[in-house]
Amino acid sequence: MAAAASTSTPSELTAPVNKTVHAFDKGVLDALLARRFFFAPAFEIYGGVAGLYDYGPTGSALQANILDAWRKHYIIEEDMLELDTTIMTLAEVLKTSGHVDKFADWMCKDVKTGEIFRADHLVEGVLEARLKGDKEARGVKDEPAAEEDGDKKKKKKKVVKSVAVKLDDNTVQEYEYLLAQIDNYTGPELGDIIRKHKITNPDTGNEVSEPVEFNLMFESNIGPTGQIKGYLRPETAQGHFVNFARLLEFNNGKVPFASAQIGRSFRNEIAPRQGLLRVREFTMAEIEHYVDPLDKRHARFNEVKDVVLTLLPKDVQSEGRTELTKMTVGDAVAAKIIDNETLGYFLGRTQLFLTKIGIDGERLRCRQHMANEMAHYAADCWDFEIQSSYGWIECVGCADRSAYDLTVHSVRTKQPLRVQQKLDAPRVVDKLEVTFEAKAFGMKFKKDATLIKETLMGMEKDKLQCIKDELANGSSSVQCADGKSYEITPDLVKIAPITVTEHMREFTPNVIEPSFGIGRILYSLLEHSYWAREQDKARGVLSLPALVAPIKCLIVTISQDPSLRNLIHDVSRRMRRLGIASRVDDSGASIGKKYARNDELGTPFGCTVDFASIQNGTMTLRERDSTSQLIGQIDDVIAVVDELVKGTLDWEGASKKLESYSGVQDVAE
Ligand SMILES: Nc1ncnc2c1ncn2[C@@H]1O[C@H](COP(=O)(O)OP(=O)(O)OP(=O)(O)O)[C@@H](O)[C@H]1O
Repeated sequence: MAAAASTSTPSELTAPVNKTVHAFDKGVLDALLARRFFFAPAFEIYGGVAGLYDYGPTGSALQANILDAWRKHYIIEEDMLELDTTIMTLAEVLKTSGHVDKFADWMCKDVKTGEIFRADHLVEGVLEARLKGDKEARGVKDEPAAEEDGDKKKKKKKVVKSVAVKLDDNTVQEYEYLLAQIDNYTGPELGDIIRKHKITNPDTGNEVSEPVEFNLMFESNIGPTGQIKGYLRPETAQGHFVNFARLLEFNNGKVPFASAQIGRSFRNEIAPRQGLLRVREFTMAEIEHYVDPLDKRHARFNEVKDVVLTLLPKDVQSEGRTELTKMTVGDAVAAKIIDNETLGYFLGRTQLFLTKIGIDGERLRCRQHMANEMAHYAADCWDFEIQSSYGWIECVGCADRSAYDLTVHSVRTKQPLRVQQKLDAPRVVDKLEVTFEAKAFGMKFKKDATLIKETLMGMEKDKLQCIKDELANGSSSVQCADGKSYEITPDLVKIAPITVTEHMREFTPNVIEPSFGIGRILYSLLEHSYWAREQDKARGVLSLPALVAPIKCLIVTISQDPSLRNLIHDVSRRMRRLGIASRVDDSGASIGKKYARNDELGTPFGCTVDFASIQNGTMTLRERDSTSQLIGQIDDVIAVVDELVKGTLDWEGASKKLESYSGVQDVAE
């Protein structure tokens, strides 16, 4: 079967087969998505609420198919332990994980109208608009070609209108540097940028206030007394960690293994303005892969080592540059650009998953987090960003979260969330033993004492050695999972060498977490799949792969004759029995119109019955992208559709198969 558009950019789309090239029109795509009820604003008849969307029949089926592909690609293929944990989450859990204190974005307000902005988005939008205006003033065209040859600048064509300015070269350089680093700034730094560059509300020109932190979680109470505080979860991950002990037992006490969960998450986004890309309720699919901190190799690494990724490493960004490098997973791990094999494995698998469901590989990149952007405990973190008319948007985050999550929950609950590994033979090891002056230590650090103790006790030998050396000079500091650093002195803590014979090894596993936002992937996929035929630009085609298309096969008749109508319902029944999502269109519309309607739904195949079907038992099969058609015996065509949908046959194979069955050739539409 013809492949989906593979090199399209936001401003230009290439049709899969019949080479139609035309300007990408987001308005036409939006109209299609509304007309075919992929999704719509929730509570629309009441005026709607920003950031809340309902999926219609087509959107729901597309989402279900993406999730089904996700389950097969990860959970089934990799034998992961699936979970379905509660959305309503105990406040204490999210306090321990750090969300209550830190799950916040920086917000500022128009000082006169009160309009709210997310500070980094405001800075980004205004600086991009100025750069765009400057380019226009200099007569430089903002060409898509720049993106094709690798210079993939962050662009938000559809949301950033240019402002008429002329900038000097230093200012242009400074803006480009700030934009490349935009995810790296703290609130006060964003405040400095706003003041220095006189950034105001683009609509009113009014000044905006200093950025303040806004926690993104929806708060609630559990039970009628309101005494138990809860939150709607902002991610599914905590549900995995609080069940770790059971999961480990289920896995016979061994790592590595992974848990996986698909479910709804909630974030009270400050200013949700990008359709499905930034919403307040969305479906996530998350994997937590638990691994020995001393051995982050992956048994199946060889299977992905040749997968080519498009990388935007942190060093490149910190120099204010944005050029991309194509590299295999194997080379990137060997060069230590990607921290370890397991993280590399999941980056490779995710590249395969996204392209399999129809995301254009040329509009997909892996951007590494910069130092400030990454949580302090994380060892390495990469985002899969997909380019759409909104620019490059993070759709999957892949982070090595070290032992942070299990450590903090273990300290808080006093449950040992650790792995005990029996050694093959006892071993004699030189270690550093940490002892505490219990009373003085407790008095100095009070409620934080346990966390500091656990951190020191769980520390690797070389880190402990550094602390020991520093203590010898008077004092040292311990960086803990709560993000704070605590000063310790030799009167409180002693570190001394000892030799022990070990029979068991005990450790807290590290967690590698790929986290997928399904709505963002779904919307990007719709943009990447969309194009229009030269002869009918007002109507689009969605070249969705059969794997995820909401309906796989349209069944129509050329006439309203009762015998033909009976036949299409019979064909439909037989397809349903095989599990093929098919749809009968027995309306009075012309065949062309019926096909056009289904091209808009992304239906990859169509079967037409006519009077020859009654006479010879044949049926015509049409392929959406090329519109090429084949004829075969009804049974044979159904069997071929089944294989096409399962992906065990392509269009060429279908053509050969039907030819060999019945000796028929392609027919023109
Ligand atoms: N408001 C949202 N609407 C839709 N999807 C979201 C939203 N927030 C996060 N996601 C999805 O969940 C995934 C994992 O969440 P994560 O916490 O890493 O996102 P994030 O870094 O907070 O995203 P952003 O920086 O865009 O706000 C993201 O890659 C994205 O696909």
